[in-house]
Amino acid sequence: MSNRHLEITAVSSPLRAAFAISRGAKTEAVTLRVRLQQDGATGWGECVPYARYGETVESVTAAIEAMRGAIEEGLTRVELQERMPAGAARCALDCALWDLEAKTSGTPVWQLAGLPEPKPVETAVTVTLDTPEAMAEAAKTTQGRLLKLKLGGAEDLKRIEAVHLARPDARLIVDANEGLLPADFPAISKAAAGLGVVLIEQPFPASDDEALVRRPAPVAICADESAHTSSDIQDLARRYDAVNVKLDKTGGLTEALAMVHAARASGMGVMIGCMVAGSISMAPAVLLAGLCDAADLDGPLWLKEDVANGLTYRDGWVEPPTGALWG
Ligand SMILES: CC(C)C[C@H](N)C(=O)N[C@H](CCOc1cc(O)cc2c1C(=O)N[C@@H]2C)C(=O)O
Ligand SMILES: [Mg+2]
Repeated sequence: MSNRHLEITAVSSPLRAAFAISRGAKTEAVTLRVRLQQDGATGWGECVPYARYGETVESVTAAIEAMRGAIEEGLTRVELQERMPAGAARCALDCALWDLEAKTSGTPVWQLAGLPEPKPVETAVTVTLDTPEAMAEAAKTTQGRLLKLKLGGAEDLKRIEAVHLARPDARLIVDANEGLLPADFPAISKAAAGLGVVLIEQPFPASDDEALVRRPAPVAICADESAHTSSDIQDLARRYDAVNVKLDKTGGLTEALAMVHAARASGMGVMIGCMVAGSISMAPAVLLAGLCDAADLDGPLWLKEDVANGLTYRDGWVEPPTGALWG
């Protein structure tokens, strides 16, 4: 018998500025927060329901709610992996269970998970999809030296050229969110390295992965919408050079760790990424960044207001979470 108690809260956080990608724009971050209480300790987890993967706030809430009985009776994190599919709902519960275990045992998550001791992490900072001129202007005031440009249609090469001209000091990740025009790809991939691009993320729809064949190229190609869990890695390794691991896709830190190790074993690069969300979502990912080649964890920078004890960002670097936040 356990004395665990589960609370689920939907949180809407206004953004500092509209965030646009190839699929559309948004002005608020909608997340689900899970709080687990047991023996005077509290564990937190958070997730982002994502329509691209068939998730809504209602469906993810219902999936978490369906686990209430098992969770409150003491379901373990390992059992959770067998009882729930990957995705946002499991992410919130898995992360809350890690945090709760850290709080009840007095051992930080990074040690429980066998991760390297946390250090500040350089993160990409996103320049939202806009005209080439507007993206160049935004890039001038974007912190850090690793910028992530959203692409999505005609003028993509001009967008990259304009931002490179505005910020020649910055390394660029370009993320098309499946929206790159196939006709534009040869020119972009040819010019990319000379324009400061270090990674091209999910150029085409996941359903068109067959068209990609992994081959040596000056700029690596990274799967995002095509990459969910460790079971995808074998196929992806034949087509992509790297994967963007996000806890909302893997269904939490437990499977994210497995996915990072699987990608490494297949010789792939790994970026740890995020959805539009605050510091509770970022914290486990910041810890995992110690095993990754790159991090794209700028979610809290987009929120008008973050949680208490939120992560500290400075010049494109994020400090590890304190125990008061998570882990
Ligand atoms: C917080 C940054 C803006 C996020 C990160 N750098 C990033 O680029 N992540 C995206 C995922 C974009 O997230 C989206 C897109 C969308 O159309 C709708 C949503 C979200 C999201 O987080 N919440 C809503 C559902 C990436 O790597 O592709
Ligand atoms: Mg992406």
